[in-house]
Amino acid sequence: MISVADALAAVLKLGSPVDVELVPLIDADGRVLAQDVAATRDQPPFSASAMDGYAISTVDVAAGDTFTVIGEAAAGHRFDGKIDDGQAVRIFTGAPLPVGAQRVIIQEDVTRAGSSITLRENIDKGHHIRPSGGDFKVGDLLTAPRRLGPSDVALLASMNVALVPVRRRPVVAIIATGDELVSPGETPRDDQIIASNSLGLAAMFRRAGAQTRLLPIAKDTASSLEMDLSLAEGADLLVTIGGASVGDRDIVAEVAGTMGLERDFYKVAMRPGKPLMAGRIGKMAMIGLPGNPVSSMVCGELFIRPLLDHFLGLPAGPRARISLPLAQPLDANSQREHYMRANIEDGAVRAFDRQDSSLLTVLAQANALIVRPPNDPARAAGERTEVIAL
Ligand SMILES: Nc1nc2c(c(=O)[nH]1)N[C@H]1C(S)=C(S)[C@@H](COP(=O)(O)OP(=O)(O)OC[C@H]3O[C@@H](n4cnc5c(N)ncnc54)[C@H](O)[C@@H]3O)O[C@H]1N2
Ligand code: MOO
Repeated sequence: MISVADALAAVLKLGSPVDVELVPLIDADGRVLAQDVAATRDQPPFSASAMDGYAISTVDVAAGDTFTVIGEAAAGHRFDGKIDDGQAVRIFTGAPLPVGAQRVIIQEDVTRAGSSITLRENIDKGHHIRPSGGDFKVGDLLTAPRRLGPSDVALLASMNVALVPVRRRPVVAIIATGDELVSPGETPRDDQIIASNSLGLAAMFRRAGAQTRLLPIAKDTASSLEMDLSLAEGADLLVTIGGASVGDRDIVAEVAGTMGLERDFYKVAMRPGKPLMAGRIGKMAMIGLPGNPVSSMVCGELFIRPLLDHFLGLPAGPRARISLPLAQPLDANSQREHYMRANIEDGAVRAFDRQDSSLLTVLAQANALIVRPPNDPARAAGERTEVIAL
């Protein structure tokens, strides 16, 4: 059995960043920027008013000063003249500042009578001018790699970048194996259950930026699994679920071997997830997950999410850990690294009493995994432990 750290290092060698494609900005959210992108203009492209009011050509003013209103500037409608001493231009938020303007007086601070304005007492001290290029200048970069979110999409739009270079979504083929499995919505026999973690993993991978191909559930026969494995061809990553352990019907390693699997490792010193395997079939990375639902989801978090980051050209490594005090004591750990389903609440972390790797109700309530090193001694409440937030 190898350590979790060695297993992750081996997994990250199974793939390399995928190609770059251009997508319209409307489809860029959640995608990974693959190349630096430069602003094609300054923003704002002109000095602009930040408020509705009056632009004047002086900074020093006093209550009672009067100005003659000589025109109007609105967003999208520049005032073409120049402001001189004693003059004002009616101006609205976002309008280009007229030539000569030094300050905008907000309209609440003036009394207007016909084409004349008079400043009131105690006016707002601000000048209310947004300088040209104050947000960004032409050539300023949004740097890659970066997972794009809504704020980035808004920024790219403002930079007038309509097509964005992003990594193609890595394709992950998922094969659930087992005679006992049927898909959600089907009617199971009384000795069957519903395939669950294939769907959970697909959701996890999609969120991480992958495109998923959920292949038909494979029966526990070589021919059924062989057919599914052949359907996976062309994917960047093949993920199998179940059939990984030592039982007579655990045939994934054997069948994948006949299909050309070059295995890197089998069995990791961790709980849950011991019978994890990884390797390559031709150019395709392959990860064989244990069938227990929680084991497969935890392995997805620990190994496949970093691998997908790597495919997407993002920095990839172990999941970030934080240190938190334990809300209750823990027994000594065995020689396998233990990833305990837990909840972070009120600044402390509490492990669930039931840690069996079949319990999806527990996983669904968990917002964290406590990481126990191999042979970690018993721990008292209040001692600090390492935690991965889910
Ligand atoms: N004698 C031993 N038995 C087992 C060992 C061992 O070391 N010696 N390891 C145990 C560990 S740890 C795990 S984890 C499991 C993993 O076994 P497999 O990967 O072969 O998984 P299966 O036997 O196919 O399934 C285990 C369990 O999970 C259910 N399952 C499978 N796939 C799905 C799915 N897509 N959705 C929902 N549930 C699924 C399956 O019905 C079984 O109940 O082996 C232990 N045994
Ligand atoms: O290690 Mo298995 O993965 O107990 O559930």
